Amino acid sequence: MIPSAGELMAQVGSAIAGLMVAYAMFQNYFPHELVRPIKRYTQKVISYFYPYLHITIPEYQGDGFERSKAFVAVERYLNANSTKQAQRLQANVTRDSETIVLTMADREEVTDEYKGIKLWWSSSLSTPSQQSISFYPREDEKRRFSLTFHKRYRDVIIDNYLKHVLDEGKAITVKQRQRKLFTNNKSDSWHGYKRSMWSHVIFEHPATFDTLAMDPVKKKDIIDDLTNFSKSKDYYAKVGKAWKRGYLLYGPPGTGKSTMIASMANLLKYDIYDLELTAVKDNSELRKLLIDTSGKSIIVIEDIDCSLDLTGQREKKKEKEDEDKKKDEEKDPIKKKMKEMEENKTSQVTLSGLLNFIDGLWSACGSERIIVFTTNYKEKLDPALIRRGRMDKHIELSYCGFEAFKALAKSYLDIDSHDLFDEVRGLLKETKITPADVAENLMPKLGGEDEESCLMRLVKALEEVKEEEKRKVEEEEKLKAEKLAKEEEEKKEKEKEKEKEKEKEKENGEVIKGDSNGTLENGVKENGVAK
Ligand SMILES: Nc1ncnc2c1ncn2[C@@H]1O[C@H](COP(=O)(O)OP(=O)(O)OP(=O)(O)O)[C@@H](O)[C@H]1O
Ligand SMILES: [Mg+2]
Repeated sequence: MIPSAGELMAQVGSAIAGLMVAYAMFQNYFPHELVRPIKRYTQKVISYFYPYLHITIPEYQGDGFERSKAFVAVERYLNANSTKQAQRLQANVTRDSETIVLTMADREEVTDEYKGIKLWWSSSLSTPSQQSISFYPREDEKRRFSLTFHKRYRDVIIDNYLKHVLDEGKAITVKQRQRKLFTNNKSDSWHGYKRSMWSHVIFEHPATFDTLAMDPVKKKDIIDDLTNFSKSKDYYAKVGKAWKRGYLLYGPPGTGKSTMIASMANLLKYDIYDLELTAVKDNSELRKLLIDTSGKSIIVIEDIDCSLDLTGQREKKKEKEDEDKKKDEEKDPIKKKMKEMEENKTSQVTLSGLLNFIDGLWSACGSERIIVFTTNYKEKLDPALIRRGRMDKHIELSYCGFEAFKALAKSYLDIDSHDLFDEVRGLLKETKITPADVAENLMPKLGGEDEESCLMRLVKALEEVKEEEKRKVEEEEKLKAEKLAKEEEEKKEKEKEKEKEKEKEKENGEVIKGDSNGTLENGVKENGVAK
């Protein structure tokens, strides 16, 4: 409980009581002009003897539109630590988590203890004036928390305890908040309000690093890298680097690139901004989108090799559409106009715009962000885009190896070993199969298949892939041999031609030689000149 009047009075002693009596007497017997200075002086004396300090944390800060982060952190901290003591609670739906948070009701008090120091937290609500009209529900409720503690602990509380409360509160917020998956809207649907640049759904992807099948050493390296990044705020500040990190995930389709992004978000409890570059009009729009992202987030651009060549893609698409619709458009003026508008919308995002997005000056506003690019063809990307510093870590996700298979068998069938494992190991060495295909074969069919049947299906699939690969190799070799034979044939043909030409030249040479020897008749016949 907040120190009661009795408790306080006992400590402050009769000094305050005396002062109060004296103050009352002054009000009655002293001239009015003297009452105010005496009142001020009395308050000073009272505060000198009053042994407690109060710190207030209001719900809204600045212009009153933004909820104070300190207030939210304290709310979460008290909710987790002290609210159980409170007898009256209030349920709030917070904007960031969209979940219910219970907090102390107005004028409720709870105690806390820090390093043996007793502290009192109370909550209060200020009611707005009756006349005020507001469109914002929050304007009607201005809540605040007050912290009370003994003056002698001032330094410990201000330097250590408050930081402890804020850190714990923030950690609880991160843990509890429902994460979001954002996607960028086309600029013509913004409605002039910046919040609608991104729209979101609750991010509920179940993938984790536990279920991600890949080489365990590589996996541990990535987990360590991510964890290290999330804890390196001070380090990044010390070395003068913006607190962000770039990952390039590359590999064939179905090897787990998107799954890894979901695992990253679940590991770090970050939001995901899935940026569709083809919907971004130009570089300045790209910058606006970046500014509108929050910290603790992963910004993803999937299939970056396809996204970059925007104009090329669109032109190709347009060409096809043009062919199909040309006649219609010529006749219909509305369709013609729509086509013109579509052409004007062509994305103008350039490589340099994207480079600026990643590490230009604007990229430093906001912090704790991971940028992930995925591609099926790393070699197609401009080296400037993926150089270290921009894409700090290049991760290859490849075909399924035995270790990855074991991880899949564990999560899909809950087994660590089986007689068929050796056969699978042998087949995996000889074939290229994606984890997506392995997973598909391992999944028990409806009705409850046992692990043996699932593994057998996988073995069969692997054998088929092996056969298919063998057939392909044979076909390729056959084609190669045919090509070689054809080339050999052509070569021989050419040589024959050459031989013939040589013989011809030889014959000609003999004739000319004969001419120079005076055989006039032959020379005239052959050259057809002296007629
Ligand atoms: N390494 C993996 N571990 C666990 N599951 C995987 C893995 N790779 C693929 N899968 C499974 O296969 C499905 C497809 O994988 P995912 O979408 O992550 O592939 P991708 O590499 O992003 O492919 P694309 O290049 O086509 O986008 C996933 O839903 C997942 O269940
Ligand atoms: Mg993908």
